[in-house]
Amino acid sequence: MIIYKTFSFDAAHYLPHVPAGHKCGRMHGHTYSLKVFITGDPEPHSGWVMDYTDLKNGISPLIEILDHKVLNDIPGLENPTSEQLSIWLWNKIKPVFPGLSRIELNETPSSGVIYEG
Ligand SMILES: Nc1nc2c(c(=O)[nH]1)N=C([C@H](O)[C@H](O)COP(=O)(O)OP(=O)(O)OP(=O)(O)O)CN2
Ligand SMILES: [Zn+2]
Repeated sequence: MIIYKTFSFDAAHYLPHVPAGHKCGRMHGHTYSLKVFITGDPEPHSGWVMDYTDLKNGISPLIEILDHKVLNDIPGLENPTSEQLSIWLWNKIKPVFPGLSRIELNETPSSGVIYEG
């Protein structure tokens, strides 16, 4: 079974490696949406894979690192494409939640990445 929780954060970025004149080379912002998926079996007594609240409490410190920040300033996010940000998130989340099986990160309502490690 797969459970998930959705998070949101606002952040600014620019993409330093795009061709000259590309709109994403200029500083701009997004309201990112992050969905974190955990795979496991429901425990017989609790009936849940894990408590959504524990998932929220574990992920929230990461959201704090990103929220209302310039992503390029954060170590490891010097080239903050959605792809690189999803890898960065995966590497932070997986040690805390080994059941992590998927990340969905939306940069805009129509653009996003799915990462499964
Ligand atoms: N593969 C990727 N392509 C692009 C990324 C990325 O991270 N990975 N990022 C960008 C820019 O950050 C840009 O801000 C987002 O681009 P886009 O989806 O084109 O945004 P728009 O709001 O202009 O698109 P709409 O179609 O109007 O929603 C670019 N490419
Ligand atoms: Zn962007």
